[in-house]
Amino acid sequence: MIRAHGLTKHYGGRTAKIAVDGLDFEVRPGTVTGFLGPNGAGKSTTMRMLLGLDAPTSGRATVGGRSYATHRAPLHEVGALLEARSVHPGRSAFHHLMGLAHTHGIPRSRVEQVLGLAGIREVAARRVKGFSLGMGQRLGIAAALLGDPATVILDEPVNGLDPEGVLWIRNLLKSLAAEGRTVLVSSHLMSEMALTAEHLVIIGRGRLLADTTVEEFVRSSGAAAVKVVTPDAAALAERLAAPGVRVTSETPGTLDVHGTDAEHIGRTAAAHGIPLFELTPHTGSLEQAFMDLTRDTVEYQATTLTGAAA
Ligand SMILES: Nc1ncnc2c1ncn2[C@@H]1O[C@H](COP(=O)(O)OP(=O)(O)OP(=O)(O)O)[C@@H](O)[C@H]1O
Repeated sequence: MIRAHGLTKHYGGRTAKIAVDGLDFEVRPGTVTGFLGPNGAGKSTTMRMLLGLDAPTSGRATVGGRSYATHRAPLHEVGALLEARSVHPGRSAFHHLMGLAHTHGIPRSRVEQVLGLAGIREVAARRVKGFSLGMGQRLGIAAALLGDPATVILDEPVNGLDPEGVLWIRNLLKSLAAEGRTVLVSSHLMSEMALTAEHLVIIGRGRLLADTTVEEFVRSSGAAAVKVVTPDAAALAERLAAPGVRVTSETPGTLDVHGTDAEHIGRTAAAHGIPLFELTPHTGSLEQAFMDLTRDTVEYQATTLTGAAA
């Protein structure tokens, strides 16, 4: 279990910055929790505080009921992969892992096991400086799993991985959660998160925006809609008008209805003798729901070429 209580981080200096602003959340064992937010939202800073690498300005973070620094054998409690590579480039993957293993009395057999688990056994003797981004990620994940930890915290683990690697991470995270571990993973790849995570913690400008299941988040986001094809589009739109219902139309004779379900639309159409040629519910995508939620908190926004010229 991971807990953040009023977790806050200010960076000082002349351009004082509130990176994390009073975060309260829990990450429970047994499911993969996705940690999402736009660039600069404070995800890495939060993860660094969970791992005792940054001190909170105020508030508290605990993993397994204690702050990271008070764990006597942290590799057994928490396995972490952060974005920055912290491996000596001249060392081989094997020696890097053996070095870590020695600090916790972990046997060589476990090092060999995690090399296999991460799919880098063949390159274990090679120096890390020759590693591709994907191989580096795999080594980082091998290191995170070395101590067979109850909690796993991974910052952008699919970065640099090829499709086979992405699938591997997806299955790995799910199986770690199924074993009863607490798994917190950040990613910008919404389609991947939708397939991997069951629960979400979403932040924007350092604040909590959502703490919910993926299913509930997508369902309640308004991204879901029902497509309706009818020759009496205007009449049906009028009949459907109600608080919370939004009807849009991009093509004549076709409506996209948000805020109500296919059954209500079908019954309304029948009650008014409006023929329907098609009635198709579409669940929204996590990507759309995420963009709708975080639109106002995005710090780094690109302008289009025409927008920039205007
Ligand atoms: N050492 C630091 N000194 C000053 N400001 C910092 C420092 N580290 C992070 N920040 C700022 O704090 C905010 C949060 O950064 P953080 O890296 O935690 O966000 P993030 O959600 O991980 O972003 P990304 O998705 O781009 O990795 C950003 O505005 C960042 O510029």
